[in-house]
Amino acid sequence: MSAVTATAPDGQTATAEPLLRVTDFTKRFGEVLANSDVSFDVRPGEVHALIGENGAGKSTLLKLIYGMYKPDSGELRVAGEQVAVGSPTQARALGIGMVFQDLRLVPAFTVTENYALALATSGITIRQAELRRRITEASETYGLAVDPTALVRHLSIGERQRTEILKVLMSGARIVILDEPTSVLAPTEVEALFAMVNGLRAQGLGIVIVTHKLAEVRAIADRVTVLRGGRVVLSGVDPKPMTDAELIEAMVGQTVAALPAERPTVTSDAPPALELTDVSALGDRGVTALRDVTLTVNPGEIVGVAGVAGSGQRELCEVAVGARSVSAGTVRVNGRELGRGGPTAGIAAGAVDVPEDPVNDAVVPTLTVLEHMALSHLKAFLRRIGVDWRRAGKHTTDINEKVQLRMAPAHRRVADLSGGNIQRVMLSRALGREAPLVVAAYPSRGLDIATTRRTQELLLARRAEGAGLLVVSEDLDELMAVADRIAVFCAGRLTGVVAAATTNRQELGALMTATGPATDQPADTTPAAAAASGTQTDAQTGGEQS
Ligand SMILES: Nc1ncnc2c1ncn2[C@@H]1O[C@H](COP(=O)(O)OP(=O)(O)OP(=O)(O)O)[C@@H](O)[C@H]1O
Repeated sequence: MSAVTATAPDGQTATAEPLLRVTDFTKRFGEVLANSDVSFDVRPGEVHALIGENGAGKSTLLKLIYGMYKPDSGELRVAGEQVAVGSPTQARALGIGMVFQDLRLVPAFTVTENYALALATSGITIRQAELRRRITEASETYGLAVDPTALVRHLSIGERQRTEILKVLMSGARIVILDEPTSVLAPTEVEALFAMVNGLRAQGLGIVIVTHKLAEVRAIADRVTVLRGGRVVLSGVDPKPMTDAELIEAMVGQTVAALPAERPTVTSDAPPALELTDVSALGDRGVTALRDVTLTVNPGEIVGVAGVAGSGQRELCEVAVGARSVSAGTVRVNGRELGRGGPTAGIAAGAVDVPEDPVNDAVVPTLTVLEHMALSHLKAFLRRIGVDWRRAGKHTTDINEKVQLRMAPAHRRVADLSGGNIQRVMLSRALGREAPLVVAAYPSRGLDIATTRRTQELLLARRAEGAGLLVVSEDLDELMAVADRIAVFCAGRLTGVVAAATTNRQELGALMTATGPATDQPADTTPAAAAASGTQTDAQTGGEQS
């Protein structure tokens, strides 16, 4: 191999003998050519981004590298040596570590127990006390706050991801593969992750990162490879001089139109789609996760929800659809109080949702796309003895045609689909119906750029039809683009409700980190504070559209 050299970002000269080099990987699943002659390499001290539409073949390539699939043809070299990676255990032994999109931790175990389990699968046994000490030490070295004694089921998604990354680092990885690591993180957590990735790069590790966000590619990647339809269309180029339009065109094969700027006012006699009055609720750990929240979503309105991860967004969404009971206050959907009726009351009142964590909260592992679609609307398809699958099938086809999110075929098991394709099922199910209330947690999570745009169009279309939508997103630009108002949460309190058209990142950031006073009235919603900052409280707008 030629001894080309490259300059690492820290100014050191790194030899370009790649840590990892893939040559002409081809992998077919039945009819689908998931990877076709894919070549890809990772040098020491670089971050190489892998981008492409949903289904482009990114995960397949990563799984081939990590030994989860065997290539039909092609070659893999690690530090110049040709290797056949037959399993993830072998990959780890070769210094390849992978952090999956759907984090592989056992919720019922503590962090230390999970690490012990991972080590045991590699044939290593370490006493728990010693392991705890090592986790604490590594957590300090890498600047990743991980509590070794915490039960994983008590951790937020962001905390779980951090736990996984540290686990991979502790197993001695030299090549770290991050499969859409930012899709679950709040902006501040993304910054923290990137700071850590920069640290790893400076230590000479090779990082592969899959993302759908072009700003992230530009912020973190030294090189980018674009896959389309299983083929490499751009190979290891510097993303910095490229425009978004150029990268999008490479990924999609065409340009993607911007969202229409106009938001016509929708008039409706219907009751508020969602009315939360003085709502408090406990989180999974039994502590108050939502405190005295009063918020209205009107028909024909999109209310965005912003906040640092774990600020009560999950509980807010669950309370709004009846999936979590309140400890105080009332929840009304489309004028009907949910009381203690649970999710059944939410559905009956007209609420549909896109859950925060579809894999854990909504996917039944053995069921197909069709069965998931039918489940959400089961009453409509029930016959005397069983389900009318023909009607359910027609309903699924109709929704597919209406929403045009290119859902996977109806017979596919949802659990086998990629994250982006599972999200399409969740979105089609929620946005394909004429429900008066849509509660969508991170609707564009895991979606490619064209599908994200289509999803945003669908949210606006439901708004135009008179639905009220509560949309949680960690992407402030997305919230400012689609929402009428943005409700900001900090530590379970509503710290302000602002008009999306006139707010900015600074104002939202300040509200996201505002420490609310220990009173029922959130600080930033007092009339004086609102007047000073141009912030409108929900009370001030009277739930009216701004
Ligand atoms: N185990 C499998 N069985 C059958 N088909 C598969 C399997 N894994 C992937 N595919 C198909 O291979 C193609 C590439 O999928 P892959 O998951 O690699 O795409 P991706 O770029 O990672 O997508 P996403 O952005 O949605 O994660 C898709 O058409 C997918 O449906």
